[in-house]
Amino acid sequence: MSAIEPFGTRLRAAMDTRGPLCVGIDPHASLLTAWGLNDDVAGLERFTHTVVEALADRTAVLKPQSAFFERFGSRGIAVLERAVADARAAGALVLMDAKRGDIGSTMGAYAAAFLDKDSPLFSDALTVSPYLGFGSLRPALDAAHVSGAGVFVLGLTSNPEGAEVQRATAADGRVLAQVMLDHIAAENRGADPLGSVGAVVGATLGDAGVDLAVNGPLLAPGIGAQGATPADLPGVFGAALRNVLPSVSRGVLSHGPDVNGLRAAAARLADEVRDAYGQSGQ
Ligand SMILES: O=c1ccn([C@@H]2O[C@H](COP(=O)(O)O)[C@@H](O)[C@H]2O)c(=O)[nH]1
Repeated sequence: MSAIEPFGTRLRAAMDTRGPLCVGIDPHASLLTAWGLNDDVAGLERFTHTVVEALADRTAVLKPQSAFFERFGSRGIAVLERAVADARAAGALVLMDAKRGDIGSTMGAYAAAFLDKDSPLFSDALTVSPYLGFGSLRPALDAAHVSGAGVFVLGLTSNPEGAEVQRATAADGRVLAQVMLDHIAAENRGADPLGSVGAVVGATLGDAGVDLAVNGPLLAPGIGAQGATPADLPGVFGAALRNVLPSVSRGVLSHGPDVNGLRAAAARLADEVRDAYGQSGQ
């Protein structure tokens, strides 16, 4: 049996062939209602199945937001498990947005849940928070390495409140987010074509103002409902643009429940992203 390729390699290929776009699966109660569905497990299941059916065979990455499934308890988790399996079977990479972060021993259990090949929730990558110390993420980084998965570490998040923590000055004078980005760069050193440890850097930031040369993917949420547009990406990411994976949830999901509406919205955004990258010469 051949070993699975590292996440960074698989993501590079997916972005090059399908286009650099991540679509979030965020079943907000308000979206279920807008789609004519009940805010219950049946509505959650229909919504999720429709998004996967519409996009998993053409979008590089689908990013289920775990919180919207967890709110329905075990039956919501069952819908999430099915979505992960179906999306992966249709060729999308699945990034589980669960933003886990804890002391190392507990981090090991989160890693077992999402990054162990034999887990029902095994995903191609997982979002994690480094703000208990980057070293506390070691069990997740090690588990991802073993299973060929990826980890996206929160760097500079898209919400305005994040700056209070992430732009604070660390003991050595660096901005805290830069400390995390430097750790990520160290994890990815020597990886080719792309490391498997990514950073989350909001598309809403205007100018990131940090060194983004981490040799790994840069997940850029905030496009659409949070106000950023693909045209903002060159200004935020500069020379790192080629490794940027823009992420959109409500900006696509609000075009459902029609499968073609979802596909058209995602395709429009992918075109806008390509234009933005092209104009910046990336
Ligand atoms: O900095 C971050 C990190 C993660 N997110 C997540 O992305 C989506 C955004 O949804 P939109 O509807 O496109 O606003 C959501 O799941 C967040 O939890 C983020 O927004 N910012």
